[in-house]
Amino acid sequence: MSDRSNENGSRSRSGGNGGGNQRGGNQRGGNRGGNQRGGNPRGGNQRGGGSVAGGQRQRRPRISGARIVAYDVLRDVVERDAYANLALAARIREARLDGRDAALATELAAGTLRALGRLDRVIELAANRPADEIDPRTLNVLRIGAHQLLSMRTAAHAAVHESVELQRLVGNERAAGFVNGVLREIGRSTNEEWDARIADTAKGPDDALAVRTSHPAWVVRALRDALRAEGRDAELEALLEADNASPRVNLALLEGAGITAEELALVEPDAIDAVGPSVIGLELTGGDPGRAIAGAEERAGIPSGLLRVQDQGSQLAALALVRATPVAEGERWLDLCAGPGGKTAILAAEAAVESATVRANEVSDHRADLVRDSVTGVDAVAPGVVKVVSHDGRDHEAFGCGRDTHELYDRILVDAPCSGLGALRRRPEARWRKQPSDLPELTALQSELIDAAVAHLKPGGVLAYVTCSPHLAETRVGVDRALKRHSGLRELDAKRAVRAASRLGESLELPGDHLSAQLWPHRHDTDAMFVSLLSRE
Ligand SMILES: C[S@@+](CC[C@H](N)C(=O)[O-])C[C@H]1O[C@@H](n2cnc3c(N)ncnc32)[C@H](O)[C@@H]1O
Repeated sequence: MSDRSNENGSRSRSGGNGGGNQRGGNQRGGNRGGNQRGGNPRGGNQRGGGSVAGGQRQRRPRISGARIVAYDVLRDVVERDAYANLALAARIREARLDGRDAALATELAAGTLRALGRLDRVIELAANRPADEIDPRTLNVLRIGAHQLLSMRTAAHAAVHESVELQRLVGNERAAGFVNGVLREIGRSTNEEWDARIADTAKGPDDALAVRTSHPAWVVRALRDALRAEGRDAELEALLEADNASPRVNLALLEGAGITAEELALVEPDAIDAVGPSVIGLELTGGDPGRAIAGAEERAGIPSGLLRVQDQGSQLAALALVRATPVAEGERWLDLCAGPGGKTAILAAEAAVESATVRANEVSDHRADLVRDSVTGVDAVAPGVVKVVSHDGRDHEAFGCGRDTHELYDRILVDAPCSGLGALRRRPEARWRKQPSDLPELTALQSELIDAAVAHLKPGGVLAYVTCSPHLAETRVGVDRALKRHSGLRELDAKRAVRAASRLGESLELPGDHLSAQLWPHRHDTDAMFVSLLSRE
């Protein structure tokens, strides 16, 4: 079936950026904002050539622009550590794809990246060789082709034909037969049959589940542990499946908009639904979010910047801090890790009606600018409510303290840097970049940020410790350790506060004995946000 001797060549038939000039390709797109820290998802090696979309080639490919963009994005992410969403936006712009092709490119690239673990195992079984023995460019072509065969409704002959064409364009032309053979082999079995073969060849049940649902095995174990802490480990498969579905775009309608979420849904019945757990949350029914927001602002007379894209779990986390205890006039609030400012915007809008003020701190200057952008809408309707600064959250300056002054706050949000295991459905490549070895450094930083916040919390004040990770080391263990370190600290009922911020009220399902609240994609259709509320006696 396969032609192994053709596999490792890296020349391009065209001599252009299909592979000839390995470093001279157009690198503009994917490297903008590329995350240079992490390892490559699934460890692709670095031999691949430059951009297809931006390079020169000798003949026009007989393949769609969407597939070329998907291939370029895959390479940007796998080989250059780019963020998929940034690479996609840049490549789509560069290739000038229309809306339909942009949606196809997004599904091809994001879907392939999300499913990488399972696709690679299927390719290994079909090719009868380890994925790391396949030329990286050919492997990426196979991944995109296999994703179309297994998860999209692409006709098998079209998926195989276009993949062979793509291989001719981007890789070793002599491996086109190999691509053809492997993809035909993949297309001969159903998904269920492939899952059975995955199970038969797995190292054990956890490996089978991890590969079938395309998660690293350590992530599967961490998610199971977190569900077990609520007595809900039976929900593991539902959670892993939810991680593999692209979420609908959610919106937050901030205080000051002059209209409720339910009323706005009546004004925009074709574009917006008032569904989801957050009392200020909405869901877009489809289409371009920017256009939907602009249309809603105009028709409902909403001041610009008060209707924003935001996951409803994040909305609940920010609102829980405000709903934890009654707000007194003139309160001072602090958002310690504010970038890019989604929760700051909610806090600032709430502060404006509560006669409170917000100081928003973010360690990165660039992300502090994003916080400034995110609060322009609130600032326009309530000038001076929010101030943005940039310091390390462990330093006194973050809290506005001088050499002889010590500032205290009524409410502090520590939305801590974390592994992000709760937002895997949003970032298709993220699960392959995280390592268990990332955790000790993160949990140490989380503890230090909590300690700094506790030192600047007024007696009777409330600290919300929030992560977009359900990993117990970053959630319950971190909170329990903080309670041990600070004898004057006690935990408040975060479940009650989250329910108070939810349109579902008491029926918002938050099982388990802990006072903290854990949200889940499969159960609440939110990111897996963790919220603990702490108060100083
Ligand atoms: C989970 S994100 C916050 C998300 C934000 N609250 C929002 O809703 O848009 C964590 C943020 O903490 C910032 N950060 C990391 N280390 C920090 C530190 N030592 N002090 C302050 N902020 C830090 C990161 O740059 C990142 O922007």
